[in-house]
Amino acid sequence: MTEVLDELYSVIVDRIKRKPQGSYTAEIASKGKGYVARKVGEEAVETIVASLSEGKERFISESADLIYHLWVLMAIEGVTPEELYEELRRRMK
Ligand SMILES: N=c1c2ncn([C@@H]3O[C@H](COP(=O)(O)OP(=O)(O)OP(=O)(O)O)[C@@H](O)[C@H]3O)c2ncn1[C@@H]1O[C@H](COP(=O)(O)O)[C@@H](O)[C@H]1O
Repeated sequence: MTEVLDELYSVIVDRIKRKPQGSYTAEIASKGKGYVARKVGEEAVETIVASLSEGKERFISESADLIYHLWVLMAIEGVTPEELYEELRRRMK
């Protein structure tokens, strides 16, 4: 699981840095932190709606959208997945 998340983060950081044509990541990152933060909020709402009324497949799809957008926001913040894992490990009982 962390392997996929780490790989996704690397791709995101690369896209933000290189800004290749056609990259959705580069496009939203260029709109600024506020825009990406709002996308995280939108995807969170869509995940909630999927959970409450749209079934498992939609819930999985919206959860993936949410995590992807959160990862883009983390990259903009300069927070690495390892820092997030560390915080989660710290909370483990
Ligand atoms: N995991 C994702 C991913 N999940 C969702 N999305 C995009 O997020 C968008 C979903 O948001 P919306 O439903 O709001 O769609 P939208 O109307 O197009 O978005 P807005 O115009 O409102 O910004 C879609 O355009 C999806 O394509 C993703 N785009 C990219 N990735 C990953 O990021 C990598 C780099 O992608 P590029 O930056 O496009 O090269 C890819 O290889 C993937 O691994």
